[in-house]
Amino acid sequence: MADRLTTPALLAVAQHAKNGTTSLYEVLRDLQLVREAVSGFAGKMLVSMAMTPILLPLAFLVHWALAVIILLFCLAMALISLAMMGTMGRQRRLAAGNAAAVFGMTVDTMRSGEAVLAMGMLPRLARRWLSASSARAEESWRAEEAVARVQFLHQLALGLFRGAVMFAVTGITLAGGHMSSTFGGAAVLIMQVVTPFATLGNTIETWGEASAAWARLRRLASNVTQAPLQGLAFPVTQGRLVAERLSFRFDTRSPPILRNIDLAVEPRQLIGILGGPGSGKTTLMRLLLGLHQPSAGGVFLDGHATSQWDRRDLARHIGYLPQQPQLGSGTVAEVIARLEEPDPELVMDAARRAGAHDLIAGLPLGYATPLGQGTKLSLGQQHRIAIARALYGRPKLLLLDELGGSLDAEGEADVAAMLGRLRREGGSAVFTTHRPALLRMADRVLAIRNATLVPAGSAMHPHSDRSLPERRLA
Ligand SMILES: Nc1ncnc2c1ncn2[C@@H]1O[C@H](COP(=O)(O)OP(=O)(O)OP(=O)(O)O)[C@@H](O)[C@H]1O
Repeated sequence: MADRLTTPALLAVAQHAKNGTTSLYEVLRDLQLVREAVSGFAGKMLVSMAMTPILLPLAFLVHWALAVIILLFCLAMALISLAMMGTMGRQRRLAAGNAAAVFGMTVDTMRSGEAVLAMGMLPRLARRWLSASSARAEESWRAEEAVARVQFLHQLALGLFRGAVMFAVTGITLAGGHMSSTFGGAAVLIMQVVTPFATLGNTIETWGEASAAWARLRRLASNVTQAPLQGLAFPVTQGRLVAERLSFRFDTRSPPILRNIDLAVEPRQLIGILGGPGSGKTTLMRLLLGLHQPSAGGVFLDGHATSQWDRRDLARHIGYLPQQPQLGSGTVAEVIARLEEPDPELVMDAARRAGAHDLIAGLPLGYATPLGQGTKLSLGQQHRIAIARALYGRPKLLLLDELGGSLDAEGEADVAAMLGRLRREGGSAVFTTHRPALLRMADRVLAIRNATLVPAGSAMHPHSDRSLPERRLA
């Protein structure tokens, strides 16, 4: 189950990450809930409950009085356990509500902290805060008391049950009934019958949460338009990338994001892509990269569909700069080497080409500086390291989303030099950017308009993209 769910769920998170609609934390928690329900306590209780029809007749065989005691206690324990589930649920909801209210108040206070101090509102605010939290505290206290009462009842009933079984066994023996080792063993075994009923509420709750988590994961996994991670490795001779009648929509009910896109990227060609917010630039990049399965048409690198390609192998040929280059954790060298064992020469080569070497040399431990552990990099620094990661191993083709997004003039010049060098060495690139200086490097500039790819500044929108030099248009 974990195998079947984990990969599609993580793929879905990666796919939706840009929109922030699905958080990895929630997905991992859902996976954990399902795993715990199946392999943990709740799973065991389900199996134990399934044993009841076998154990009860056994009890009848031993003595009818034992069977009656068991039946009565199973019923009583199930009722107490359900009551416990109710009171504990109420107490948890109250506690969560309190935490949210106090947290919300804190956040609001922090937001207007300056005004609170400047206008002498602090003592009043503190009074309001205290009275709100003490009113809530009283309610919480009552809920906790209710929980404690039911818990006590639960323990008492369990104790009574054990006592009653022992009492019955002894009584039956003294009354001259048959007492043997089998009989004693059966009595102990029978005590187990009541356990799943004593934890019924807990089991129901766990399974309820797990089945909701399962449904969420299934929904998420069915939403994946992402290509599989494992595929075939094809030879790359020229590095010619072609998109043919490429269309894409996220689901069948929504309109297409891209329609009938035709694009050929020859070696030594740089192609700039423009488009307004939400026009589909990132989606196009992801399609070219084979991360999304096209709804129609296809993307081919030297004649082979990128969506069928083995991801690790394809990554040797295509370097990718995502729009938000979150670098994750690992040393700078590991991050540039895409979390593989870093080859120092290749790492430094990529960093130099990306114009990131000097900034890395200035970090406390240079290339060994751990990222994501207190080392705070500026957006521009992250951008340069992410470009170095894309350049690692000198791939033939670069797909660069929002190139130069957070760079200063010097960084922009470095990136322009990198593009020039790539072209001279026979490589090619497709990039989206809002930087005129980088667009001027492009051999062709195209724009996404109404889900189609048209030459930038074409007749459809004669007033747009005026900053582009004439010779680049169309
Ligand atoms: N996972 C997704 N599910 C559904 N719709 C999505 C998803 N990702 C993007 N979209 C939608 O697809 C459209 C194109 O998004 P995309 O990110 O490709 O645009 P963009 O041109 O890169 O935008 P920007 O320049 O603002 O980053 C947007 O309307 C966006 O809301």
